[in-house]
Amino acid sequence: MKERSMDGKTIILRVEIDIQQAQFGKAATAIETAGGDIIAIDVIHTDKTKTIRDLTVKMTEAGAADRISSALGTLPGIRLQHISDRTFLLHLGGKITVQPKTPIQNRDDLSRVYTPDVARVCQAIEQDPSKAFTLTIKRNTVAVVSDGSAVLGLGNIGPYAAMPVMEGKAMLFKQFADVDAFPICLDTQDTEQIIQAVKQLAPGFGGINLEDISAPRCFEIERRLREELDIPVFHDDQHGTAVVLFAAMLNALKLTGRNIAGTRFVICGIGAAGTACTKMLLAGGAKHIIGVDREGILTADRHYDNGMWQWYAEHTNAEKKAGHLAEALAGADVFIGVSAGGILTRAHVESMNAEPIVFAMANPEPEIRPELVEDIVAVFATGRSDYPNQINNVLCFPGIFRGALDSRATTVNEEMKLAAAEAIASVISDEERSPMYIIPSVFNAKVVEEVRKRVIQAAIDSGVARRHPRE
Ligand SMILES: NC(=O)c1ccc[n+]([C@@H]2O[C@H](COP(=O)([O-])OP(=O)(O)OC[C@H]3O[C@@H](n4cnc5c(N)ncnc54)[C@H](O)[C@@H]3O)[C@@H](O)[C@H]2O)c1
Ligand SMILES: O=C(O)C[C@H](O)C(=O)O
Ligand SMILES: [Mg+2]
Repeated sequence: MKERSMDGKTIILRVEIDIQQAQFGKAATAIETAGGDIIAIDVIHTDKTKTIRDLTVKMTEAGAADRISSALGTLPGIRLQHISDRTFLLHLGGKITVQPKTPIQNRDDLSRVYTPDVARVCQAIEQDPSKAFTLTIKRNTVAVVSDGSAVLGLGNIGPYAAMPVMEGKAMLFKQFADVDAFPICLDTQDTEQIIQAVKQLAPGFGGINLEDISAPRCFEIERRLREELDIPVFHDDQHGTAVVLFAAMLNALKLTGRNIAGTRFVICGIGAAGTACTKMLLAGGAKHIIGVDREGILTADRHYDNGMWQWYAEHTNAEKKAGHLAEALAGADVFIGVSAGGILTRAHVESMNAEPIVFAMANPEPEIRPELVEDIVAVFATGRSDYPNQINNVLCFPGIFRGALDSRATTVNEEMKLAAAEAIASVISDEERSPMYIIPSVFNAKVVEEVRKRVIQAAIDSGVARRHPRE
């Protein structure tokens, strides 16, 4: 896993080379020496005096971009016109678009999709609102709603800065499950205003995916919306994460020969994700869970103003351990991080029981990088796509919404979540399971199909399906 410590980013350098004074080879050598791998070359312009090329360069060491830039600056006859980051290029103008399903080519088409004929469709829905599911985008459309208050592990970066993540979620919905999702970032962090805004925009949507709304407000917002809306409301950071974590944990426990009841879990970061992961583990039979947040171990010996922490302290840490992360981890079997990047040390992991399981799931920077402990852990997972074992809610939300929309479920309940977790875990067979493969890849087509199937069945069995899809 050595190359994992490298920067791994790709940049595009536009380089102008004076043909009389310099050769391309000089620029290439300077780039490689400064820590860059040239992976593509595009000639943009050539004439008798100069050539302009775009060099796509993968950076193999941290800080390479700066070193490359200064190295090229010292070469006579070579001028670096600009550097662009491919990730930023991919975001120019946003990542998604809305497209009509049929072209409007003449007056006849126009009068059908729009006025006057559209009026008849409106009246049909007025008379029977359930027709909104058949005659509008509602049946296949999900709102991805955030207030920008807990975006990845970046914290409260606000609604504008949250948009790229929500656009990304919309892309994932479409690509993996053909769900049309729309990013909505609200310019308020007031619980009541968020609830009202989501209720007001609900008519056009078949489901609401709440995203990156910080705890504890996310609990109240989700509870109220679930009560007050008749479409599924699902807080992805809570339940999506818990479902995927549980699936991966089933496989990690099997691999290390542990049973859930005897396993000692430490969960760091008792926010939206940490709380939901804990609840799912408790429901799955875990008996020894200790929660740690910034102020230390949550214990029933203390009183917490945060109602969820109070609940948490009363339902975990039966031994009433006190202290911080170090005290919690001594003698633990499993570390689950849904807190912040870089907070776990090798010494912490060394203090755990033999064959420790470490799931460092903070994004974008995990609690600890695998290369720091890979020689002493039995199973390691992160939330990122550039390491093995990506425990990320993207394995859950496309398939669970596909199943909920197809069965026109009124809600996503515990039965559907458990079915989704079992579906994800089941994609890996006993023969395939290994420390590097406890959770399927998001690109494994079986994931969405399996989750969808089992979620539909669970919705039907638990009585929340309004439609029984045929296949
Ligand atoms: N891999 C995944 O699929 C996935 C899914 C959801 C969330 N996450 C990640 O988990 C983290 C938390 O997300 P969330 O939505 O629950 O956010 P949140 O804001 O609801 O909760 C984060 C919690 O972590 C605590 N915390 C922060 N720094 C800490 C520290 N140094 N020590 C102990 N506790 C600390 C905060 O006090 C808070 O209670 C983020 O990094 C997010 O990217 C990953
Ligand atoms: O967005 C992700 O990659 C996962 C998760 O929803 C997060 O907030 O980190
Ligand atoms: Mg999230």
